[in-house]
Amino acid sequence: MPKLIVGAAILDDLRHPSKLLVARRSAPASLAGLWEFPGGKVEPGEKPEQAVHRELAEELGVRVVLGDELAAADPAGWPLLGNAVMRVWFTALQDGVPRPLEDHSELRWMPLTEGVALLELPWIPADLPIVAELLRVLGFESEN
Ligand SMILES: Nc1nc2c([nH]c(=O)n2[C@H]2C[C@H](O)[C@@H](COP(=O)(O)OP(=O)(O)OP(=O)(O)O)O2)c(=O)[nH]1
Repeated sequence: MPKLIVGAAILDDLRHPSKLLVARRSAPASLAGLWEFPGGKVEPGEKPEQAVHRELAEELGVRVVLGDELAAADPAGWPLLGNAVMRVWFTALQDGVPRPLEDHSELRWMPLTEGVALLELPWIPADLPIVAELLRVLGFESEN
């Protein structure tokens, strides 16, 4: 079984999104400086949705509401490097102001109308198809 990771696509508004909150990793060295969806590993006995809430509380100090899952071609999730897959949920902030408390050096709200700029950030490479699909399902053109 691949290792299950969860990621949060944090939007300014679930129904009428205009911005996505992205996070720059500070560790480990191999990933430092790359952008990602906040999140992390699902712990034993934990539901993936619970893991999203836990990770966002730990990493950003926020509470969120979950929207739809950003479905991958494989229901197990989006393939990552190594034997891992990631399931991604749209979320919106419910409580708190996101701060890079753990694992991140920077957080940035990116306008969804600027799809090219979003895709041009130095993402963890496995995340690029996820970002492209996110733009597509939300109805934003990336022109790529
Ligand atoms: N959080 C996150 N991890 C990603 C993304 N894309 C991607 O390839 N990964 C990889 C990087 C890591 O190898 C793994 C997630 O591990 P992590 O280090 O964030 O998990 P964690 O917070 O539970 O970490 P820890 O308990 O081991 O410190 O998935 C992404 O967009 N978000």
